[in-house]
Amino acid sequence: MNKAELFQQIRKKESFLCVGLDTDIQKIPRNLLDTSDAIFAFNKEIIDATHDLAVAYKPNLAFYESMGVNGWNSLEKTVNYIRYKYPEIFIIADAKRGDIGNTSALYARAFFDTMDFDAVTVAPYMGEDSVKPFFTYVGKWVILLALTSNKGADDFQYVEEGGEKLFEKVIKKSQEWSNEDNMMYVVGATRAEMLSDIRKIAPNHFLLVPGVGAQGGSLAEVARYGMNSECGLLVNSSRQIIYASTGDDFAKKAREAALEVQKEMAELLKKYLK
Ligand SMILES: O=c1ccn([C@@H]2O[C@H](COP(=O)(O)O)[C@@H](O)[C@H]2O)c(=O)[nH]1
Repeated sequence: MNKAELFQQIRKKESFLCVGLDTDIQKIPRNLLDTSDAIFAFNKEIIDATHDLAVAYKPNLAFYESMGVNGWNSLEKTVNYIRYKYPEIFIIADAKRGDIGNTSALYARAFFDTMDFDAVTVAPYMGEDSVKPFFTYVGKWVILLALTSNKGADDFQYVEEGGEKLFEKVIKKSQEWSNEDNMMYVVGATRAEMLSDIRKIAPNHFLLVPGVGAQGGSLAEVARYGMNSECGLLVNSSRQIIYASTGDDFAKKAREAALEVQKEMAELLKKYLK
């Protein structure tokens, strides 16, 4: 999916919501545990209940890898289900990969070829040769970790050298490797105060913004400081939506939670998109 197509979906759905599929076997309703693939059964119901309100889904790989081979199967079935049933939806592997070049090339193959993700999150710490292999897949996206939502972001990401913070260096340097047509940045919603500065150095890139909902980030602040003329934002919410209820009504409650976010997003798009 290209940038224009993504923006078209945002306009059509009046939403820039990414639903995080952080599916934890210990948190899903007990009755699903009788099915042959409880993780997939849960995801399928969540997806069916929210697909018209979201423009993206983001399975976080930890939740699947922790289940071994069964988790990988559930993940693959989830991706294939979205592709088949809702092909307009952008699918992000939140995998935070990156290694020496030949290894990164195989990570890229895993997510873009073996599995049909649109995008993968990549840690930029190992530099250019660790990121470049991900750019060789036409129509696929790299989402570089820039300024993360967790407290530990303070440990390294704000370290300054020559008047430049490390996360700013990541954003500037990576623009020598590729451009806004296949590269996004992760910026935590809990760091919304930095979005104006980030927009000065990356005015046109899409940003993947986790941290609203359970982590307490403000959607209104994110839109105020981070939205550009093509929206430029994919705001993720995982736990607040998928675990809105732990009972049999989980899909209905997830829809209600997603609808609340989508309605706010529709207002924000009206306010900031001319
Ligand atoms: O800086 C980051 C990068 C990634 N994440 C991931 O996003 C979701 C957030 O889940 P919530 O339940 O909505 O808090 C989760 O998969 C994180 O690993 C992030 O939170 N911050």
